[in-house]
Amino acid sequence: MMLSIALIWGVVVGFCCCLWLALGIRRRQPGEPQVENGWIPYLGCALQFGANPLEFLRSRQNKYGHIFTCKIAGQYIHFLCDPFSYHSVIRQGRHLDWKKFHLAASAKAFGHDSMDPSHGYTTENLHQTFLKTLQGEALPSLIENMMENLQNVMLQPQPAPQHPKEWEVEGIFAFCYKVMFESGYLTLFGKDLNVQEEQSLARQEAQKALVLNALENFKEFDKIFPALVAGLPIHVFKSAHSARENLAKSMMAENLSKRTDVSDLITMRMLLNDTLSTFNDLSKARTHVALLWASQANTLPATFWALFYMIRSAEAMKAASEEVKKVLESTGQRPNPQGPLLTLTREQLDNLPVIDSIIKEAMRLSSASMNVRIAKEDFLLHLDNKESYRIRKDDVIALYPQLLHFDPEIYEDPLEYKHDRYLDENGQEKTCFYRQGRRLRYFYMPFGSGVTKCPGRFFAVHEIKQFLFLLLAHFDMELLDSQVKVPPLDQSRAGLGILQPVYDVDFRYRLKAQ
Ligand code: HEM
Repeated sequence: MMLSIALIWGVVVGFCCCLWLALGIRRRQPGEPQVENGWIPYLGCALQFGANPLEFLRSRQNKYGHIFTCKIAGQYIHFLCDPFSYHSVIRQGRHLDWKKFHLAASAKAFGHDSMDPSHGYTTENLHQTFLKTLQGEALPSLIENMMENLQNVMLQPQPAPQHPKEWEVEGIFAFCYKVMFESGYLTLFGKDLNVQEEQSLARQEAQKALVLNALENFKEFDKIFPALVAGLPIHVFKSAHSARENLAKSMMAENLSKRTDVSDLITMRMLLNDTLSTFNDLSKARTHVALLWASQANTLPATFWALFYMIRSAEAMKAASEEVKKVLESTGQRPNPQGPLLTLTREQLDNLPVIDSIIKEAMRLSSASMNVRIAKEDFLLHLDNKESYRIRKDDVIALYPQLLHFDPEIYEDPLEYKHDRYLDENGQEKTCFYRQGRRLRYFYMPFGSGVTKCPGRFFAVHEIKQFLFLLLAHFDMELLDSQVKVPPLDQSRAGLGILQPVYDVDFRYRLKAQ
């Protein structure tokens, strides 16, 4: 009898444990942030969060305060919403791991072997590679090549002298995508050697076809990127899978070695793949696809928003055109599609405060990145208001800077585009922003934060500046519908960076009369 009661009791306890595990519900322990488990087993709050992350987080912030925990797709995420406490996560190197999440997400999405040295496939310090090849001394040659590529792409086919072209109508996103993808691709991955040697029209066309092919494959793959990050296997998406593999094949060493003007980034990564890793050839090529994605996926929509908002605002167009004119006059250059290419040094690019503010404001309005760290052990997280919270090992801590970018206490009328928002009273870059009378250290974060801050951010801003500068120098442009509404942000990519517009907006452009 005793044995059977114990058996029944054991079965009941076992069943409850299984149910608990299946539902995966967490009980808040003393000292931990408030928890929201959601109602759906495993998914938790994922659907509500996914529908509109900003609204979801704002409502929880109002309910729980500076920090709270949500279960999202099986993972407990602590959202820290107080910008004055951001530094406790950004500077918290000892207890928080920043590599694990990033490297695992990259391997999952791009299909390469793990780049985490602790897994034994490579000893490369990727972070160092990025800093060495995208910043400092590596930057001027990237900028120079980009400037040349942008002009070659934008100004082809060359019109007859003295005959400005007719108006050309196109979607702004389609235009930015085409011009920036091709120019950025050539800048990182170089040009076909034969085009340099022969300069024949046929070779140039073959090169163009190759890049356009890469663009189509990129677009197809990028469409399903959010699903891959959410954990779905790529095999579910047949055409995106083959698009990714086509890109990888085009980036095998045997193909890249036939190219010239390959960037330091790709050259060094090829060398380190060969000397420090045990990756096979396809895995090596897939690491280059990951870099193509990192270099384009945010830049393309950011360029769209910068151009769209600039054309839509008469004051922004006027101020930016004057800035361009001033630089051209002071450097003695005259835009002429048949003449020598325009040049801009790094210093000149750094000294375009109006265009800089135009880009920053566009990114403030369209960025929705999520900064993620994983707890290496149980520890106490100290907030700015002197409160402390217990964090469990393996939990995720996330910052969601869109909360900051749309905070009316930091940015007056946060939904409004103000092209000069980042200019001070002297027309120079504004760096002082306040909340409740206190100066903020973190007020603009489309490039992430701390050690995971985008290593390509300087190049990214420079290339968008070059793009706007060249458009303003060479083209007249206007919206087809001057009253057009701002297209909504595509929320399916929330958390991944700059959001795309849900639909494109048409503009028209033509070469300026000489
Ligand atoms: C407007 C354009 C861009 C935006 C908004 C952007 C934003 C970001 C963000 C938010 C991250 C993740 C940071 C984090 O997790 O905290 C990131 C990572 C990265 N970005 Fe960018 N990025 C842009 C352009 C570029 C360009 C042009 C390149 C290279 C040419 C680049 C290279 C990278 C790389 C390599 C990483 C991964 C860094 C690592 O894991 O250590 N990005 N970027």
